[in-house]
Amino acid sequence: MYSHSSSIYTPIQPLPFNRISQIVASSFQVIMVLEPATATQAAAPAMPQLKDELDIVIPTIRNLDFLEMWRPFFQPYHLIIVQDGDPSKTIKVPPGFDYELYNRNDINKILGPKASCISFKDSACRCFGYMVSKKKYIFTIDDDCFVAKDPSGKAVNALEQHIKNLLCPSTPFFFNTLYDPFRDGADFVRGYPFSLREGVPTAVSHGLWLNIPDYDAPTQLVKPLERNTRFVDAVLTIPKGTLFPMCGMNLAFDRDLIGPAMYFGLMGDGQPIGRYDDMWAGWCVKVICDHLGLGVKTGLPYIYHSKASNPFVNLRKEYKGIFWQEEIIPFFQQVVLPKDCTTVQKCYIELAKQVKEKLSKVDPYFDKLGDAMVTWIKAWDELNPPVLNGKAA
Ligand SMILES: O=c1ccn([C@@H]2O[C@H](COP(=O)(O)OP(=O)(O)O[C@H]3O[C@@H](CO)[C@H](O)[C@H]3O)[C@@H](O)[C@H]2O)c(=O)[nH]1
Ligand SMILES: [Mn+2]
Repeated sequence: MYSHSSSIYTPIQPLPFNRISQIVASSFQVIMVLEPATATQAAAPAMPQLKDELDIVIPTIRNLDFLEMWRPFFQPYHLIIVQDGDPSKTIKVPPGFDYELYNRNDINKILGPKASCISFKDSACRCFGYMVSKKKYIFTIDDDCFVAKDPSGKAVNALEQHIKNLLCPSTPFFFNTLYDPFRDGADFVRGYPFSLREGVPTAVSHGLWLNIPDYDAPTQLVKPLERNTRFVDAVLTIPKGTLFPMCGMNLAFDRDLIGPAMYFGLMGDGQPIGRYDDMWAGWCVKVICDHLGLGVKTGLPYIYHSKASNPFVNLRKEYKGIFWQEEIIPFFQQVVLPKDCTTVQKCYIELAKQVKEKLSKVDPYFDKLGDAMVTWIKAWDELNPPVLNGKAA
C-alpha cells in the first residue's frame, strides 16, 4: 500500500489480500498450484454453440468416467467413441450422454478391406471417428484429460474456446505481435497490412495441457517429475511455411475444410512406429492448409492431462520416429503441391505420391504408409460422398 508524505496524495485504502492476488493473477502469467477443476466448478454454458454441428471423438481403451467432469460442457453434444483393443471388452459410458461407439469389429464391417488403413492398439484409431462423423466440426480429446482451471481458478470450457478459435479467422501470412487480433480487447497492431486484416478461415485449433505435458519418451525419462504449470493466456496463428508438432489429445478442426487430411497414419499393432499418429497428421495438415490458404491456431484452451504413459513403452514405440523425423521434416518443408490441387483430397493424394517417391528410401514403411493414405481417402469419399446442390455427386 502506498503512503505518501505529501498532502496531494490521498492514502490508498489497503486492498484485501485476495483482491491483490486476483489482480496479480489476472495480469501476469502465473505459476499455478495444479489440480483439475471440480465437477461442480464446471458450469454448463448458457447456450452450447454448434450443438448440432460438432461431434466429440474419443479414442479409448478404458471406461469413460472422465466424462463426469466434462458433463456440463459435453452433455449437449454427440460423442463418437472409438474403442481400441479387444472388441469383446465393454466400455462403460456414464449415463446421459448421446453417443455412438465403434470397436474393431464395427470398423472392419464398415470399411471391409479398407479397414487396413485404420491403426489398431494405438490412439491413431481415433481418425475413424472423424471419417464416420457427419458434422462440420470435430473436437477430439483423450480419456485422461480433465477440466483445467485458469489462473483465477475458473474451470476452463475447452470446447467453447476451440469453437471460438475455429469461428474466428487466422492470420498465417503476417504475424500479429499482439497475438489473436480477433480476441476481445486485442486488434491488429500498427504496421499490420490492412489488405491482410480479413484473415483466412481457421481449419485447426490446437489446445495445450497443464500438468503432464506431451513430451517424447527421452524428455519424459530425463524429466520424470516435470509438470507444466504455466497457463499462457494466448492463441497464436502458426505462420505459413512453419510446421508444428500437432498433439491429438486436445484438438479441434473444421471437418469440411481439412477433414480428409486428418489421417492419423499406420501406427501400433504390426507397425514399426507408434505415437507419431498426430504428428504425421499435423505435418500433412499444415502443408495442405498452407497450400489452400487455411489457418492453424495453437494455444488456449488448456486441459489438465492427468496420466503419464510409461516412458519406456513410449520409447519403444517412438524410437524410429525420433531419427526418421530428421528426414521427414525436410521432406514436408520442401513439399510443393501443384496449383491444380484445389481440394483436400487432391492435395492428399499428391502428398501420398510424394511420400512413396521420396520417403521410401528412409524405410519401406513409408511405401506402405503412402498406400494407406490413398486407401484412407477412398474410404473417406465412400463414407462422405461429395454433395452437389444438396445431392450426392
Ligand atoms: O493402444 C491405445 C492406447 C491408448 N488409447 C487411447 O488414446 C488416448 C491417449 O492414450 P494415453 O493417454 O494413454 O497416452 P499418452 O501418451 O498420454 O497419449 C499421447 O500420445 C499420443 C499418442 O498418439 C496421444 O494423442 C497423446 O495424448 C487415450 O484416450 C487412450 O484411451 C487407444 O485408443 N489405444
Ligand atoms: Mn494421456
